[in-house]
Amino acid sequence: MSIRIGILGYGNLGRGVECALKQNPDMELTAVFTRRSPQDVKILTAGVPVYPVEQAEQMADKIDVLILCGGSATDLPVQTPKYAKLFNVVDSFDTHARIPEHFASVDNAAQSSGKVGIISVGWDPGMFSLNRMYANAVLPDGADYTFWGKGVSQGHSDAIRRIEGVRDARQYTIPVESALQAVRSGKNPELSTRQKHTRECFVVAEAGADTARIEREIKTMPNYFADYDTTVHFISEEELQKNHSGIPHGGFVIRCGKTGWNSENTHIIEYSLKLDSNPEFTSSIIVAYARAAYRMNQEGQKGCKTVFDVPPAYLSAKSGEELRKHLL
Ligand SMILES: NC(=O)C1=CN([C@@H]2O[C@H](COP(=O)(O)OP(=O)(O)OC[C@H]3O[C@@H](n4cnc5c(N)ncnc54)[C@H](OP(=O)(O)O)[C@@H]3O)[C@@H](O)[C@H]2O)C=CC1
Ligand SMILES: N[C@@H](C[C@H]1CC(C(=O)O)=NO1)C(=O)O
Repeated sequence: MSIRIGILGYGNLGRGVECALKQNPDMELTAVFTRRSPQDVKILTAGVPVYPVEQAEQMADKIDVLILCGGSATDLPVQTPKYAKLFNVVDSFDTHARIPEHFASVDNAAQSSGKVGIISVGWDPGMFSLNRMYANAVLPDGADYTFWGKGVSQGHSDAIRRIEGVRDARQYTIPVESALQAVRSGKNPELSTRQKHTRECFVVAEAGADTARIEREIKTMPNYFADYDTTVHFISEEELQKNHSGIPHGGFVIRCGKTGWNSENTHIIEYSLKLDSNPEFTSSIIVAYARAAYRMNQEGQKGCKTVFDVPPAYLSAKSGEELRKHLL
C-alpha cells in the first residue's frame, strides 16, 4: 500500500514536493491544504483536492505523513507543533539558532500524539548537517567551514516577504572568494560570519510602502541578516520576474583535519551541491524523510527527530537486501 502524503502550504516547496512524489511510486499525494482560497491555488496533479487548511484535522486518518511547506520565519514555529498533534510530520525549519526550541515544542506534541515529527530536513540544515557531523566524528582534530552560493536562499527570501509592505523578494547569498580559497588551501583560517558571505536582496515593494523602513528591517533582522553585509535593491515586479525568476543555489561543507602520532597528516573532506532548483532538490530530500517518518512510526517510534536520528536505510525505497547489494 502506498504511503499517503498531504502537503500543507503550497509555495515553492509545496510544488517541489508534488514533483518529487512523482518520482517515488511507493507514495501518493492525497491532498493539498492552503491558508488561501483553494480556488486560487492551482496544483499540478490532476484529481487531487485542494482544501482550506482548517479541514486538515478532519483527514488525520487518511494521511500517513503531512509535509509542512510553510516558511520558517513565521509559519513552521506554529504549524509543525500544531499538526504533530495529529499527524506524522516533516518540515524544513531552517532558523538554525531556534532549532532547539522548535525541537522541544514539536517533541512535546509528538510524544503526546504518538506520532513522529522530523524537523529541519533539507540541505542546510539537513544534508550539510549530516556531512558536518560525519566529518567531525571522523576527524576530531580539525576545522569546519560551510559556504553557500552564489544562489537564492528560500528562507531569507521568505523572511523578507513577511515584512509589511513587501510584495515579493529574492535574496542571493554570495560567498567571499578569498575566504573560500584560504579554506581550500588547508590554512584553517579564523573567519567571522561577515568574512564568509555577503547578502544581496531584490525587493518588490507595495505601492506607497516605506522603503527606508523595509531596508532597515531587512538589514537588522536577527538570525537572517544582522551579522552580514547586506545590500537591498528595490525593483519592479516585471524586473523580478524577468531577471530573478530562477531559484538556483548550492554550497560546500569542508573539514580540514589532522591525524598521526608524531608526523601530522592533513586530510580535507569536501561535500558540495550545485542546484538548478533549490526547492525541487530540497523537496526531494523531504520526500525521502517522509518515507522514514512513516516507517519509524509504524515501528512504534514517536516524538521529534532530526536527520541525525534517522537510519539512512529508512530513506530508501529499496529493501535491505537490495541495499546490501549496493555495498558489495
Ligand atoms: N532546510 C533547508 O535546506 C531548506 C529550507 N527551506 C525552507 O522552506 C521554507 C519555504 O520556502 P518556500 O516554499 O520558498 O516559501 P514560499 O514563500 O514559496 O511559501 C511559503 C508559504 O507561503 C504561502 N504562499 C506561497 N505562495 C503564495 C502566494 N503567491 N500568495 C500568498 N501566499 C503564498 C504558502 O502557504 P499557503 O498555501 O498556506 O498560503 C506557502 O506554504 C523557507 O522559509 C525555508 O525556511 C527552503 C529551502 C532549503
Ligand atoms: N535553508 C537554506 C538552504 C541553505 C542556503 C543558505 C543561505 O543561502 O544562507 N543557508 O542554508 C534555504 O532556505 O535556501
